[in-house]
Amino acid sequence: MIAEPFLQIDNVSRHFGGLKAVDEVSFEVARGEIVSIIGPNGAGKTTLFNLLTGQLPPSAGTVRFEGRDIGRTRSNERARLGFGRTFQISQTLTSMSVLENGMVGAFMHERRLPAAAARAFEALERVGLAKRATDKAGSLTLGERRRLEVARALAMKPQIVLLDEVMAGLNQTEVAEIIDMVHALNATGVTFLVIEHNLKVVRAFSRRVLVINRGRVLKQGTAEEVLSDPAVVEAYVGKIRA
Ligand SMILES: Nc1ncnc2c1ncn2[C@@H]1O[C@H](COP(=O)(O)OP(=O)(O)OP(=O)(O)O)[C@@H](O)[C@H]1O
Repeated sequence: MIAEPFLQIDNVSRHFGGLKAVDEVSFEVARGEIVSIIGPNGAGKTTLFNLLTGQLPPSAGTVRFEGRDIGRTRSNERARLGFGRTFQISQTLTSMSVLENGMVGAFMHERRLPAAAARAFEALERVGLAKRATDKAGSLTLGERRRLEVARALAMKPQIVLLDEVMAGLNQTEVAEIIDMVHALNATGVTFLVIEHNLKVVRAFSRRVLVINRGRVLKQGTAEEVLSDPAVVEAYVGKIRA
């Protein structure tokens, strides 16, 4: 029996005027995977996320989710289908409580207040923030805020969560906590697609890594294969060392 296709990206492009921010990108994500995307600044990673979540329409190509072409559906419809995401720039609403932040995600599926609160609380438990539910989100540490953003995505009951540089600015302890959290969530069936600059994290997360450079897929493979490729080192790792 052929495994059910999960997320399939075929020759997807997005142009801004003459700039090919994403240029004929193709790859697949299987259900249950954690796939990392690496690449230099400006390579097109966030634009690719925006194409997957429907924040941007593609200039060309197809995005299929569970066999269905979703390339032209809007972002709220994709959220309903099962796409959750976090953003590179924190979207935490600091004057609201931690629980209320979670409820922003829960309202995607649930209009009744008590049910949305229950769903948000369950998501907070899954990221280890239930004890902080009534605190103002502005009182959280950066690491806790990142976990709250994941909780908000989880409250939408996603099948796949896209993490955009969730480790940026975190200390080693916080990074380790988020690695454990992602592995625990993955064990419960959540698929992850992760933009990540920290190569230790990439190694910890992913069996499969996609390298994007100048809008194109430079290489895909295991972390070992990808990170030992001279072309990848030239395009990416060298720039980090520099
Ligand atoms: N809305 C837009 N209009 C015009 N150009 C854009 C737009 N969004 C992104 N770009 C350009 O597209 C290219 C890819 O940007 P993108 O943010 O996707 O890169 P990235 O790999 O996520 O980079 P970083 O690691 O710095 O976040 C860049 O040259 C960027 O300036």
